[in-house]
Amino acid sequence: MSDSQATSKAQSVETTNQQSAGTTVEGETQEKLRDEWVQYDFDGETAIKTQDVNVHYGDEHALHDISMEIPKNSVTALIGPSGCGKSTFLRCLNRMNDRIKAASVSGEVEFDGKNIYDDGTNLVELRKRVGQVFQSPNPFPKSIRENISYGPRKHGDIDVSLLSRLLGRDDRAEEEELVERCLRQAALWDEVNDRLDDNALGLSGGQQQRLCIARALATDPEVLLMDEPASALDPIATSRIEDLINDLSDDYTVVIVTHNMQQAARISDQTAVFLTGGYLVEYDDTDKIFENPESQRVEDYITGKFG
Ligand SMILES: Nc1ncnc2c1ncn2[C@@H]1O[C@H](COP(=O)(O)OP(=O)(O)OP(=O)(O)O)[C@@H](O)[C@H]1O
Repeated sequence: MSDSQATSKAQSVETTNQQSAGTTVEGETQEKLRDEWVQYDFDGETAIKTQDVNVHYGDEHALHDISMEIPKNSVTALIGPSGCGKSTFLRCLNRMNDRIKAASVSGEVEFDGKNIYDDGTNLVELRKRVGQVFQSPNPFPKSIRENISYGPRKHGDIDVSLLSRLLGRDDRAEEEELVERCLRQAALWDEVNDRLDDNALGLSGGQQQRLCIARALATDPEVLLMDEPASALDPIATSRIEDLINDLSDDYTVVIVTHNMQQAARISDQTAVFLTGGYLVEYDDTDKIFENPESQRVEDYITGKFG
């Protein structure tokens, strides 16, 4: 540990001791320490950069000044106790909070050189490039094939309409290629290639979740946001999803919310720790966060003293 790290750590212990003793902690010191602890230096390119993101739900201030850079083609885990704002932050990254009436967002989220909160952002295009996988598998009640091709068909990237078929210029071959590629990427092809026309709801929970990942890949995203994608799955299905996330990070930027700290430690390259009240408290290489965090509160959280 460097001298400055040791000093920071000692200061944080003092801060926590003061808090537990009930004395007022000088906000400025806390802010300064947090600013240092969330500064994450990494090699390589940035996929998404947030600057002073704040979210309110009505009167509730759910996220405070979140500024972080998410490295490209890697896995970033967001961890923290229930209600600290992890899902809220994830939803900021492709403007899914826009769908929540009570939510208001300020600050900037830079993706591909532009603030996605600028007027005129094409939300359909944004969400194609920054895809999302939800907590519970939610395939469409359609065939496995249609689950993959639905998005590209809807966006007009694939035309399999009756008219184009009659005119002999439909994209059926492209559709077949797309379905196979996405199912292979999601490590599902071998299990379903002989029943692509079966209803997706007949698949197991783990298979359904891999299908949802395949569906998210079909629009050719650069970033995949995952909100506890394995929390509804058994250990074997979870382990397959974790392996898959690992493989995907060669080509995609993955940002994952997880309650499972072992999972974050296993699959992520960097970890951001949010704590109660909607603050980002520390952000660093995953090994550093789990082995030697700067913040005493983060250490307490990771070692199970609260949360
Ligand atoms: N749609 C919503 N409307 C109103 N308040 C909300 C909404 N979604 C979240 N909140 C509030 O925002 C705060 C952060 O919630 P959020 O779901 O982002 O936390 P979280 O860390 O993801 O929690 P969990 O781990 O339990 O999923 C909470 O106090 C929550 O009640």
